[in-house]
Parts: sequence; structure tokens; C-alpha cells
Amino acid sequence: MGDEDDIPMLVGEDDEDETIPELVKVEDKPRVPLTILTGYLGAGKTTLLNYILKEQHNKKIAVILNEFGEGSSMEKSLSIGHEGDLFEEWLELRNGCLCCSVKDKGVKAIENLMRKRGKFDYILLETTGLADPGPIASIFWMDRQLGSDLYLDGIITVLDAKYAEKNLNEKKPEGVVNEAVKQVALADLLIINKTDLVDETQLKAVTDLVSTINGSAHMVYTQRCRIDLNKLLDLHAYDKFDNDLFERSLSTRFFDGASHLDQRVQTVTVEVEGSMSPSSMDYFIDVLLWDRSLTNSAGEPVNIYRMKGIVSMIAESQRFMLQVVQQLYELEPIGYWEIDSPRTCKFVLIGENLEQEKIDDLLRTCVTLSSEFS
Ligand SMILES: Nc1nc2c(ncn2[C@@H]2O[C@H](COP(=O)(O)OP(=O)(O)OP(=O)(O)O)[C@@H](O)[C@H]2O)c(=O)[nH]1
Ligand SMILES: [Zn+2]
Repeated sequence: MGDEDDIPMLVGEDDEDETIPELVKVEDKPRVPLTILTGYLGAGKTTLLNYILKEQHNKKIAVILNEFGEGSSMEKSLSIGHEGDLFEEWLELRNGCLCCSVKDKGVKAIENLMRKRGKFDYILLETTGLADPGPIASIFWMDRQLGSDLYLDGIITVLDAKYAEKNLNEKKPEGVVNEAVKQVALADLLIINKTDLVDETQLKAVTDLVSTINGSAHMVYTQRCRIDLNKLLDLHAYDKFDNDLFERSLSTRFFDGASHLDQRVQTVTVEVEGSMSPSSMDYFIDVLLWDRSLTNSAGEPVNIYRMKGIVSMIAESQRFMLQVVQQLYELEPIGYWEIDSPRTCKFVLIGENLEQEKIDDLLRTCVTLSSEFS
């Protein structure tokens, strides 16, 4: 490891001509983190990838480009990364847009590749500027039980400091998502790039807008996407709950800027003392994710993009972590409550038509319901 000449070559999954190195036993391999890289057209995604691949590091990083288009037009993606000289070919996902392809296809392609080429330490997947990262994230966020070689580490969104505001405020027809907003909403790390092109006032305006949409992502400012790799890789956004970020979003939730913005997508944080029962948890999930019976005061339905939480369950000494993306969720034990520490349930929700009071009420109902069982 660490020998750059030894970086595996990326090839298409059905590339039969290549000699196949001995198979690595799947069970023995630690799972490989995959980071999804999004950002509006021209924000700096490719600049970031090139920077990452050129940085000195000891990781074998595979880069996958999820381009639109089909057949030969995809070969053009080969041109990127020449200077870095760290990889030789791009993996092609043959039927074009990854999010439209069969769920398993992307995952299988990468797994086959690792079997042929030996394992990578890290995988970066660049989406096109117009992609909604939600469906792509759900493809890679798989149940541990499926025994995948990969796990989703997080979503990174690059923003153009000069044009982000314009892109984020662009009105779309009713029912159509603004991809730029969705990319910000789903980010675990927000890179506000091209700070050389704006003054302080503009930078503050972008920061305020972006943190209203997503109050629970780390945020960094860059020029040419130069960022410490430790801040970028191994975020563990889907298997850890970052309490510092939670506290921060709690403290900024009434911040002034928010109320002036006509922003349908935003972050709401709630915390209620008490515990939930399995059935009240089911109810909470059902109302928010599937049934969508909760609305804002104008009667518009809540639509959750992303949610995380730490939950106290009745009669359980372990703490549970809730993770949600799109309509998928996972509730898993992570460590134990300290004896005599107050039991609470806390959540960060990001999505459309969220209102603090409504979410507070819903959570209180669920926690009150549970206390009847205790
Ligand atoms: N002024 C300035 N230009 C930058 C910065 N970062 C990147 N650029 C330039 O912005 C342009 C777009 O950057 P890319 O990295 O290609 O952006 P992208 O997100 O990959 O673009 P698409 O793949 O087309 O969506 C390029 O000309 C970059 O050189 C920056 O910090 N400041
Ligand atoms: Zn690009």
C-alpha cells in the first residue's frame, strides 16, 4: 500500500480479456468507504477530484464518474485525471445515469472490479451537476446484512460561492426539485468554493442561505477546492451521530436570517425528554416517511430528504441511532446510556415544508405515547 505504481487499473465490469488476480476472500475484507461528490454545474467537482488524486496520501483511491449519456460518449470521461497519474481508466457504468439503472448494477460493478484488481482504500463517485444525490445515496447505503464490500461514507457538495445563491433560488415548476437545493440538503460536508470571486457580504449571504437549508453539515471555504483531506474522507456520516453538529444546529435554529427567506427546504432540530416504544417509533417513521400525513400550517405535506437521530427506547439500556435517506431508514444500537443520565430523543430533519412546532408536537406525541407503556 502507498506505492503509487501499484494503483489498480479501473476497467469496465465485463472486461474479460484482463488477467484476473487471485480472488480475495470477501469476508476477510474490511468494507471500502464510498463518498458521493455532488455540486452544481461548474462548481468545482473535477477540480476537487484532481486535487485529491494529486495530494500525497497513502490511499488507493478509485474515482468513478457518473456521466449522463450512453455508449461511446462515455469514453470521453477518460480524459480526466491524466495529470494525477494515479489511475488509468474510468469505470464505466454502461447504461448511463447511475440513478436510473437497476439498483444493484453500480454496486456489483464496483465489487467485481475489486475482485479483479484487488481492493481500493477509498472510492469517490462524482455525479453530474444536475444529479439529485438522493437516489444515488440510497443505492450505496445498503443494509449491512447484504454483505456488501462497500459502505456509504457521506455526501460532499461543492458550491460556487458566486453563483450558488442564484442557483439555489431558481424557481422550478410545481413538484420539480431544484437539484442545487437537494444537493445542499443532502450534504454531510459543504465546500463553498471560489471564495476568490466574492466579497465578504456575498459570502455571508451564501453561508446564511446554505445553513438554513442544511444546518447539520460541516462547512468549509476553499479556493480551487484545496482542503485538508482529513476533513473530506472518512466522515462516517451514516454510521455516527455527530453531537457537536447537533448542538450547533440547535443553537442556530432561531437565527434571524431564516425567517426572511422564502425557503421550502430547511433543517429542523428537535429534542424531547423521554423514551419511545417500538410502536411509537413506527408511527413516527410512518407519518414522516411513508404516510406523509404531516403538513405545515399551509397544509403542504412534509417531505423528508435526510434525517438523523439518537433515540432512547423504552426498556433498552442501549442508545439507538436513526439514519434516514429518502424513504430508507435504519435504527441501530450504538453504545449504552450512562446510568441515571436523562433519556432523550433528538433528531435533525432536513426536507420540505418542515415547521419546528409541528415536528416538536409530533415527537412529543410519540414520546408521551411511549410513557404509557412504561
Ligand atoms: N476563480 C476560481 N475558479 C475556480 C475555482 N475552482 C475551480 N474553478 C474553475 O471553475 C471551472 C469549473 O470547475 P470544474 O472543476 O470543472 O467544475 P465541475 O463542478 O466539475 O463542473 P461540471 O463537471 O461541468 O459540472 C474551471 O474552469 C475551474 O478551473 C476557484 O476556487 N476559483
Ligand atoms: Zn466536472
